[in-house]
Amino acid sequence: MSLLLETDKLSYAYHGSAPCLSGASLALEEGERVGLVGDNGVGKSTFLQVLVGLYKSHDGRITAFGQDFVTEEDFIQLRRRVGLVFQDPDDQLFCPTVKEDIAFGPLNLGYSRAEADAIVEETLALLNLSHLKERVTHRLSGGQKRLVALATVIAMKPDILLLDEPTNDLDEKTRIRLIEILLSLPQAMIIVSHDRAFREKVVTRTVKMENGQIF
Ligand SMILES: Nc1ncnc2c1ncn2[C@@H]1O[C@H](COP(=O)(O)OP(=O)(O)OP(=O)(O)O)[C@@H](O)[C@H]1O
Repeated sequence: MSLLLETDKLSYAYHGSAPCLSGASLALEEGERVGLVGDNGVGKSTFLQVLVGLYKSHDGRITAFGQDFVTEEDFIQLRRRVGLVFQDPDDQLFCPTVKEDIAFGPLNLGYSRAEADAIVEETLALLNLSHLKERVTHRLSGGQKRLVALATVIAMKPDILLLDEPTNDLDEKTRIRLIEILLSLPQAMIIVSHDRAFREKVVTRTVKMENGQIF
């Protein structure tokens, strides 16, 4: 296995708050699906967002695909290859319809309209969501939004997936389908999840966040 991504001693404190990351280090190898656990509010979502540069680490180093990521331009490039599915789908979905939301990423990456439309069809089929294609995004149910948010990230064909509580709001049938999908995808993943039964089926190892560090 080869090393895909590494964070070395990342630190982050929200303005006026105590640090929630203080020396968070994690390595992700090709083919791994790492489960990240820890108490509520310990900093797991923050870690994922710092990792893709949405918040800037006060310290430490982020290396991926053999390169260091430092500047905002670096992180724009990183986010093309590392797809983050937010805990709250409303943070991810902003277009009027499902098909536009899924096409947005591929169009932004430079695919033609026809190519983006083909990616929309293929991604919806993969996730069993073809029936939602023409739907108004903000009127979807919580579980449907969560799957469409995942679709918007998968459509960008990232090398790494970061998933934040992907089973929230899913019914049992959809949860099982999600497990099958994740197991069939080639990408390495970091998955934040409190859902133990889900983790047992999907992750290849589990790490724990505590006191701002990852063990
Ligand atoms: N934008 C923000 N501004 C200020 N504080 C924030 C912000 N976002 C999160 N926090 C705080 O930072 C800490 C870490 O939050 P974070 O969401 O990363 O935790 P988490 O481990 O993902 O929690 P959970 O398991 O409940 O999802 C919490 O105390 C939270 O209240």
